[in-house]
Amino acid sequence: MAAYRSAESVTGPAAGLVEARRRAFIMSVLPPVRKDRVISQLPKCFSKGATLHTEDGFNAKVKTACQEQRTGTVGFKISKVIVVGDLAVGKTCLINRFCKDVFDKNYKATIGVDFEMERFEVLGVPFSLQLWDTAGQERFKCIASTYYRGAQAIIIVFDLTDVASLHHTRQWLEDAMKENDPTSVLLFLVGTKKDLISPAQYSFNEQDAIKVAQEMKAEYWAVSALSGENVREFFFRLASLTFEANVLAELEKSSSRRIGDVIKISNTTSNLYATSKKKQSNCCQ
Ligand SMILES: Nc1nc2c(ncn2[C@@H]2O[C@H](COP(=O)(O)OP(=O)(O)OP(=O)(O)O)[C@@H](O)[C@H]2O)c(=O)[nH]1
Ligand SMILES: [Mg+2]
Repeated sequence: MAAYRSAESVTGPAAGLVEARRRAFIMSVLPPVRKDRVISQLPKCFSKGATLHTEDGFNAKVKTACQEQRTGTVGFKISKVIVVGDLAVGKTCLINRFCKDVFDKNYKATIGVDFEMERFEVLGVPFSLQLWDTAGQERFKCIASTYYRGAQAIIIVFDLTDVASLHHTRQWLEDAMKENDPTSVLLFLVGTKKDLISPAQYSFNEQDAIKVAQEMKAEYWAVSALSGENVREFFFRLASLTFEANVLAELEKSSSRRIGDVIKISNTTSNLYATSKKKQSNCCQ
């Protein structure tokens, strides 16, 4: 108990001040959250048959933690999202439509990687995403793959008008997963260029896409960067689910830290005794 009290006094007010300064610094460096990036409800999925997250709202524990401002470091972290898929499927256009609200009809291959920062406010808590746009061209793949590590979400993109690009998504996922933790990363399978196919053709292709998404345990979306259809909805959903996962991880970490502290104190006491006894006996040998 004495050890616990002394640890508390070291990490108490002084540490609180350091943390407050650190947070104030981060807030001053990061751009403010735009009014149109505020999320107060969990956005709906694209298709109930192709998502692992079927709940209608945010997790109750997450909502309470946000209300009580118990989200720990979530508001100061930047979550990494990587975007992978064949060349020219529309990865850059998708990101540019959301982040800059622009669309370029001319193809300019991404060389290596590029990234965009997006700031949100979810349930009153600031939340930042770093969107890593990777190159689909084979010759840049080895550069791009060095940026795969540490992703909290992976967006695997294919072109709705090109069946081969859907089949290649399995390989893209496999490569991205080599560098990431399959138990914690969120997956999204996104079909682009929805504006280029007829509703009948789309319905036909969708069945295949949903099958692949289910196999991958990914959430499926169909979007158009040209018209903007579903682009904002998709990124809001991704930001919300990533935020929710972060808060849940933070809550788990803080509760296990509390349990861990108690165990550590009793362990330390008994270990000290055991160690000194052992030393004594060694000494006498
Ligand atoms: N009609 C239509 N064209 C699109 C859409 N999205 C992308 N394109 C076009 O598809 C081509 C490739 O788009 P990019 O976004 O550069 O493709 P990418 O996946 O980033 O390609 P890499 O960087 O080489 O991997 C461009 O000519 C875009 O204008 C879309 O939603 N609709
Ligand atoms: Mg690109």
